[in-house]
Amino acid sequence: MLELSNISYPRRLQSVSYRAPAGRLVGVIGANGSGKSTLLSILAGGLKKAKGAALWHSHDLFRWSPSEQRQQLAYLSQKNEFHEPVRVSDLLMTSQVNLEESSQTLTAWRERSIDDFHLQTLMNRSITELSGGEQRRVMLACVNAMNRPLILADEPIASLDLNYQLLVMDWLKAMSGQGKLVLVALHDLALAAQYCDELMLLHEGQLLASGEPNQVLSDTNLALAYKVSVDWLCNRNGVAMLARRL
Ligand SMILES: Nc1ncnc2c1ncn2[C@@H]1O[C@H](COP(=O)(O)OP(=O)(O)OP(=O)(O)O)[C@@H](O)[C@H]1O
Repeated sequence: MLELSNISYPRRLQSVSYRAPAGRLVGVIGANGSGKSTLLSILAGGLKKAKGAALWHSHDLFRWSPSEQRQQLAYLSQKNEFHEPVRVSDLLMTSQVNLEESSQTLTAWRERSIDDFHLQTLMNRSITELSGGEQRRVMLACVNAMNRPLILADEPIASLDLNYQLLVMDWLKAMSGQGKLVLVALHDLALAAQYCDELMLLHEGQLLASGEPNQVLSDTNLALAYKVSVDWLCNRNGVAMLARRL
């Protein structure tokens, strides 16, 4: 169980409270600048001026040592920032540093990640020479190779083609199905509606609405948060939306 109480950050996030049990896929949605990355970064320990309380299975996230954090949490930041020409295979190894697992287990997790994200042909390439979407797949494979119970993914599909967007959403769903709690920031509201168990809708740094997608994605909330009106198209293959600006 993740329990957030009055999470705030000066001028960026105001008093966000939320509870989510393990085994859920929670979409964090909202317009540009609404606070999605700020919230995920706070939970990942990246913004130390944050106030409030964040408990993961009753342990205080804000007091975790780096080593405690490593055992619990995998974080995918919004941006790929690579300046050194590191080999993809080395990046995957580095993602597992200080995990308290046997080397056999870690090897199995890396091999599975290479398969899951189709990295076979990229393993000996330098990360700085890959396309934005290829870099993203490598970062996602690193998160997968860590295999932690809490996953924070900030816009994992933003730079991916349609096939890989669906692959990543399927993967996130599978992770929650394995009992992990996944918080994922998304701009694609149709995929959010289709895949997520719950949504947190942020608006101007505040939690405007939360709960099941069909409740959160109401006409009123979408008009306020995104200034759009939406027609939903749903069939057994998925969800699509037609949006127009108000
Ligand atoms: N490094 C920073 N210094 C100061 N303000 C920041 C910084 N990063 C973000 N902000 C501000 O904090 C607010 C929330 O930003 P945040 O990045 O969390 O939004 P977001 O919902 O993730 O947006 P987007 O969809 O554009 O990625 C915005 O008003 C933004 O301008």
